[in-house]
Amino acid sequence: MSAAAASSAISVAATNPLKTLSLSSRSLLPPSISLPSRNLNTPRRRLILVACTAGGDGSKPTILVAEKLGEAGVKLLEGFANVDCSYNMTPEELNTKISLCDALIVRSGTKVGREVFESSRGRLKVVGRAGVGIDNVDLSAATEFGCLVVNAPTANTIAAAEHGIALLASMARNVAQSDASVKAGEWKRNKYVGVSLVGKTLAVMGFGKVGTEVARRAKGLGMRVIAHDPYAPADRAHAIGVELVSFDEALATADFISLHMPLTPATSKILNDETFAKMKKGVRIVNVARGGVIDEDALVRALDAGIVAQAALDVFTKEPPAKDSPLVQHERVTVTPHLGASTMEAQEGVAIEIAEAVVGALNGELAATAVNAPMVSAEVLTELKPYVILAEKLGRLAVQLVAGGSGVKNVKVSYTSARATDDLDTRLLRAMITKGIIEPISDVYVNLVNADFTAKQRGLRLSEERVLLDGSPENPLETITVQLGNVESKFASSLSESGEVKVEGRVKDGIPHLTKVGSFEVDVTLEGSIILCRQVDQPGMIGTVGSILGESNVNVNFMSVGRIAPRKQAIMAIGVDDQPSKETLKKIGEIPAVEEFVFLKL
Ligand SMILES: NC(=O)c1ccc[n+]([C@@H]2O[C@H](COP(=O)([O-])OP(=O)(O)OC[C@H]3O[C@@H](n4cnc5c(N)ncnc54)[C@H](O)[C@@H]3O)[C@@H](O)[C@H]2O)c1
Ligand SMILES: O=C(O)[C@H](O)COP(=O)(O)O
Repeated sequence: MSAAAASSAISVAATNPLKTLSLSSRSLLPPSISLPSRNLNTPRRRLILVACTAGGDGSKPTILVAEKLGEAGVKLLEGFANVDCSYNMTPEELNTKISLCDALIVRSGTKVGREVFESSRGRLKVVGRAGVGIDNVDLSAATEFGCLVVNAPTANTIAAAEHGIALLASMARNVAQSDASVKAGEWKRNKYVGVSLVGKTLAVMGFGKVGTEVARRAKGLGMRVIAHDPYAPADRAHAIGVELVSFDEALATADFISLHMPLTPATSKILNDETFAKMKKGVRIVNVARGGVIDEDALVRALDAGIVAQAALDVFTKEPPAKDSPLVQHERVTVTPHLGASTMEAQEGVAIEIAEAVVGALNGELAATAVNAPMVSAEVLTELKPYVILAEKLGRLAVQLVAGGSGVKNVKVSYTSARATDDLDTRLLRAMITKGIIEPISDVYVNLVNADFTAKQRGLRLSEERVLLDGSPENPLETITVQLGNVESKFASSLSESGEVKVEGRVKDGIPHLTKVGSFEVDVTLEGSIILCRQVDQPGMIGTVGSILGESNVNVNFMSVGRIAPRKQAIMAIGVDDQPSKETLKKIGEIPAVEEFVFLKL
């Protein structure tokens, strides 16, 4: 539909609540999961994990370990399987061996691409990543080939935090540079005068597992620690004497910046020319997260311009980086070859964590650290599919509306349905809402297997409520509402009267729609991306916004206006196929009647 042809659609909620039932937030997943079908007389269908029991013919499974794994982990594997530890294989050697293996264990140095799954010809059932990041594993190929991917997300946290602190201190005192100088026969005491850490402000960017441990340690060194993490609970920060601040405040006040956020579309090159320009002159930067969060060329410019005094980097956009990389070769840059997790202790911990996960998965058990999707019975999935998509997209929308507050912690989900409570299992929906909320803000992969575990780990409390409706139980659900409590919003109109970020959706003709934002009723398909605008309700607004988007060749797929009363305030929801440029969004914001707006990716 063209923007000009879009017409205002004011939707009316069609709910008729009879009874409200509260479902308590459930515990971690039970050992076997079932979803009831509509007819209670039909047998319950089991959810089957992608991985299935290996060596079903009585033979031992074979596990290929492609990178150095701690001894304790190898021993654990040997008690269960034939273990082939072949380090430093070429891609061709890996592809050849893999057809004889049921499981593969790697760290970050082995690329597990599509060709590995193709070469395995269906035998490979589990890939274990002995560490956190799974950037080196092609997850969609793994899922397509029915291979479960598991990781070890917690055992190297302390090691990474300690490496961050090691880089911070050695950078401040020029340890690496002066070491090289003495070994080259020099003795330049004046050249390598450092800076002190005590009393300096450290900004921890990303207050998750590693960031929190870095903050604790930096406090012990007498630093003032602030943190930026829009999704972290303020009380967790306060408990260790850390103040959560905005991104700009962190940049403007920090003497040292330490990066601990995941690499996501939102954090990619988050340190760039524009953000370096906002920093205090002489700032020092540490990165033990992922190389891609820094625009490396911009960092070289900022070093040369004297904005950044020094940097200490463990991770790079491309690993290993080019030998002649101007960043690596820069005199004021200290580098290590992705050593964050490389302590004896962490590697033993990671090895045990991954060995247990791989053995469990080969035994057909549910893996709490599974990172790709499990299989669900086709019948149940077919019926729930549009609701599953709706659930994830509502979670994604809600979290993108958050601008701070006391962190994303309390999530309330309401389902309205004419189906009896025991005829609708909401576990898959809840998992998808959790996935929608967590994935845009982390590098954690959430699915039915690990959703409750991941939510609990992150301190996310999700409560569910069922509202029973009159009428025919033909559809499994009428509406899903997601509310995030105790948060501030980028788009004030998305707040309900009681102050929660609130979005509601329903499935129409098999397609998920957004039907309510805060207390405004709208109607827009949840496809592509969405622009939400609050404006003074007046003629011509749809045309004005439509033409700005049209001029920029942005295709509008849906537009809808919800308003309080004619000529007062209205919310316009515009579904767009393409991402509008910054300039286009700026033009929309400059329309005099537009009071606030936000662009959200689905
Ligand atoms: N160098 C190494 O060897 C090594 C070792 C372990 C972890 N890591 C990396 O360190 C990073 C952190 O790991 P973790 O285990 O602490 O992860 P985590 O998920 O526990 O923490 C990440 C935090 O970043 C926050 N965040 C997300 N988007 C943000 C944004 N735009 N701005 C600010 N904060 C944001 C999240 O809310 C979360 O609190 C990851 O990238 C991980 O891959 C590297
Ligand atoms: O993602 C991780 O766990 C760290 O970056 C460590 O990677 P490594 O196991 O290759 O050291």
